[in-house]
Amino acid sequence: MTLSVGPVLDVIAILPAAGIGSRMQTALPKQYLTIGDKTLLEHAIDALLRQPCIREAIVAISPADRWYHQLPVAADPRVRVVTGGEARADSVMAALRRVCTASWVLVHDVARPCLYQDDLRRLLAITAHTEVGGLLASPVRDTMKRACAGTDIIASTVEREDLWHALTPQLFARDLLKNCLERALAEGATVTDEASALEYCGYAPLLVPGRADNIKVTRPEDLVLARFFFSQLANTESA
Ligand SMILES: Nc1ccn([C@@H]2O[C@H](COP(=O)(O)OP(=O)(O)OP(=O)(O)O)[C@@H](O)[C@H]2O)c(=O)n1
Ligand SMILES: C[C@](O)(CO)[C@H](O)COP(=O)(O)O
Repeated sequence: MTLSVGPVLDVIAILPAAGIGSRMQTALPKQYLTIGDKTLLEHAIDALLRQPCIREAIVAISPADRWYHQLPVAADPRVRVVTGGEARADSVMAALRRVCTASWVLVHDVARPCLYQDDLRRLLAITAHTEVGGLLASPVRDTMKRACAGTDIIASTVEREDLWHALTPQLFARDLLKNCLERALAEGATVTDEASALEYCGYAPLLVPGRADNIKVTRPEDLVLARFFFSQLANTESA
């Protein structure tokens, strides 16, 4: 009896890691701060490469980066490095230009070290029923306020029904992401995540409910939280 298997999922990961982490107010770019014996960057890569369908990772680093090549991951044959750009979207674009095969591209911030495999599996599973892609996201819990431009004065309360925090990874069909990102950047659109480039081009990516502890280490207080969340993740996933 021949077992029929679905198309083999073929994903390349892109990790934009060319930022300086200015909001962290640390001398070291935040992606090189550590949790346990590894950097945030290594934890982010490790989580992705645990999935067999993610066969390669491309890390975009700053031209001024002097830390990446000191890491063991720099010798991993599954990981390539490219020079990032002025903004996150430029770094993603630089890596995308090096993706010649693979049907799907997954983009993950190296500043998010607490990615659970179950969240990643549920994101990857959308490829069975979408040709566009989607992203991990977490429903907003707090009441959201919009301030008058440039002030700390409330202008309005934002309806939080159907309001989500966009997280990463974000997973898209390779050519679609490349075409949309190229167009959005060329037309000067604001692109703070990959989904916004697709939305700019008229597509509607899927929101995949993800854990709220998949935080992006951005400000000093986030690192303590990430270390706690990572300890929980390590206990859960090694159990
Ligand atoms: N030119 C840039 C800017 C940011 N990033 C990456 O995009 C991710 C999310 O960006 P953010 O959290 O804003 O990182 P930084 O830009 O480093 O932080 P800051 O804005 O505080 O300087 C990070 O992994 C960062 O390294 C990048 O690859 N290229
Ligand atoms: C991609 C992202 O993490 C989704 O929330 C976010 O947009 C990154 O923003 P940043 O200012 O580049 O950290």
